[in-house]
Amino acid sequence: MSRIAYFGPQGTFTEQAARRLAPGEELIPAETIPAALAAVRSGAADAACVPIENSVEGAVTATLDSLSEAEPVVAVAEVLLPVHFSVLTRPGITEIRTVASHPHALAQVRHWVEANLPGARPVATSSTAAAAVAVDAGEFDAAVTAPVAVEHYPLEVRATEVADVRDAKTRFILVRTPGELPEPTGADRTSIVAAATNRTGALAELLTELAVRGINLTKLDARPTRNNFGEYRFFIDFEGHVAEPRIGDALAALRRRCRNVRFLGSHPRADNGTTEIEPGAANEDFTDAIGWVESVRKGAQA
Ligand SMILES: O=C(O)C(=O)Cc1ccccc1
Repeated sequence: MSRIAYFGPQGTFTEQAARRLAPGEELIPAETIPAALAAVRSGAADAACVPIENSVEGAVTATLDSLSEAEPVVAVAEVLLPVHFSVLTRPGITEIRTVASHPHALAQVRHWVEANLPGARPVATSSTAAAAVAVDAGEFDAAVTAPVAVEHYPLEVRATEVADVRDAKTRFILVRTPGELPEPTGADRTSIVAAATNRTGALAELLTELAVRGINLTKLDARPTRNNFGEYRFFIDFEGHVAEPRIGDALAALRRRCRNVRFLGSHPRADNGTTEIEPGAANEDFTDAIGWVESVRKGAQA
């Protein structure tokens, strides 16, 4: 059985994602996202499940930052989960003065809290389930959690299906140390983090390398390198798999152009997206073109 570290404690959305991505495996809760990834890097876990992107709040920056630091790890699978929340309180409590949760959850229930718990002060906790633990311990009055959290903590359900934006989704990834890659499926996602050189047009040039090869971006985030003010790393997701000639060609170009590129994985997409390929940008076009250059070099044709 594999050991899967996940961003816990028990009852987080990430635990649900880990159950979907690694059914039947041993799940090990980690208190923070960096701790879940550190467990993979140290070998304490075979894989880690962490949230990466939310349809309302955008990137999970703790995940991006930890992916770009320390030893390389790669995403090998992903799952999209619908996100709506339950509001849990200690049994019998009447006045709610504090509402605790993960910042992504608080941001997604802001209007509901204003309308239904007027005057309640939002308090950030490390995860939604950590908020339930804190409410149980008497530190705060209400927790905004995953629906499943009530099965783990002795709290009362005050409201369910809470969400300011309907149909919100979060994408979670399963991460391993670099090794064999998942097979290409024709509907894959590749992720990289690149440090562009610090000069005019560097980001535009980097994106142009993808655009001219007809590669569709699915996400772009900038995070500060933390070393020099104004210096950023770009986290870029795009359609396709590194095993494909057109994607390999683009990655080789980025490697030439950037100060640093880290490959963060190629794996099947969970959003049912299809990969649109521009005319002239199909894999056969790339292999054909390379073959033609080879024959020109050999003097076989002009
Ligand atoms: O705190 C959790 O339960 C998580 O798994 C992170 C999270 C928080 C809010 C929405 C989706 C995921």
